[in-house]
Amino acid sequence: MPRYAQLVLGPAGSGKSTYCSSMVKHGEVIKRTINVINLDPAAEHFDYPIFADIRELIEIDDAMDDQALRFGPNGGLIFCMEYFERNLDWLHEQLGDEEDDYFLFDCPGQIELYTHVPVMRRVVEQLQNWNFRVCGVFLVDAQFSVEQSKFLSGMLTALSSMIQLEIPFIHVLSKVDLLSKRDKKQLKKFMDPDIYQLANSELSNTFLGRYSQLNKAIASVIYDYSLVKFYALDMSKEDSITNLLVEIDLSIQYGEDFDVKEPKEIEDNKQDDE
Ligand SMILES: Nc1nc2c(ncn2[C@@H]2O[C@H](COP(=O)(O)OP(=O)(O)OP(=O)(O)O)[C@@H](O)[C@H]2O)c(=O)[nH]1
Ligand SMILES: [Mg+2]
Repeated sequence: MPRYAQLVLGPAGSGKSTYCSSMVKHGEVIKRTINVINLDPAAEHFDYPIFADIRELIEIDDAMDDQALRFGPNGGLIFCMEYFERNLDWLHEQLGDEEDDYFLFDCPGQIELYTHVPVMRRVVEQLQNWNFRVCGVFLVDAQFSVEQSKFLSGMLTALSSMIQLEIPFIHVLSKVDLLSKRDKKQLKKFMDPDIYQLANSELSNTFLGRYSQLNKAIASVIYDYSLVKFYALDMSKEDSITNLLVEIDLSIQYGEDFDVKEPKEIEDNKQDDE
């Protein structure tokens, strides 16, 4: 039987850790045990119970304080992740071997980890070897997505991670609860776009005409080939989390291999719960 994992990715501060803690709480409501593994060697505060923590293997200070290494925070993080990549046995041990387990990996916010450093790709390959079905949940702050050019640039970042990792991806616009009514409307336009309207919006003066054409071309590739799937997440609404989880479950075929329960079994389980 397979196990399931979401790699929670995205730029610094995009809401990855908050997303993990909301998913755990949502899991409690729908009676699904969702375990979170912290993969950020520099993380300090958690709102969710930590199932496993990379800092037990290596933490950022190990790389920065070491007199021979003397890394700064960014190089230090890459060093830690490469050390992690060489020690994936540690992760295997932490994951155990329970069937049907469901994990979230709360990843660091350094974008190069997903776009050109091979560590996350290796993690994905190993998880797949251990019979995990893995999807990427890529968060981008919706507040930085209400302009056409920023929206496209966020999409391209998600896309380059998707190409590197080769797993199903859900592109989540986070913190939608912070948007004004006007911005929500604008975002909706981008998510359900009329390509010509997109191309002719704010970048259509003569000086920026060429960029407008470029944006139009990029947008048409992304939309025409359905390369990136969007989801606007408002974590203040339970429905919004429920619907997102349905999308994610579909992408990893969660539950497809579960045994079909006889009505009597379901009744027995209900009585055990009470
Ligand atoms: N209003 C609102 N605030 C949010 C939401 N998600 C995250 N935040 C806030 O945004 C800030 C950053 O959120 P985090 O969850 O720490 O972001 P992160 O992506 O884990 O950050 P790094 O691990 O540093 O890359 C925190 O102050 C959160 O409280 C959201 O959906 N709505
Ligand atoms: Mg975080």
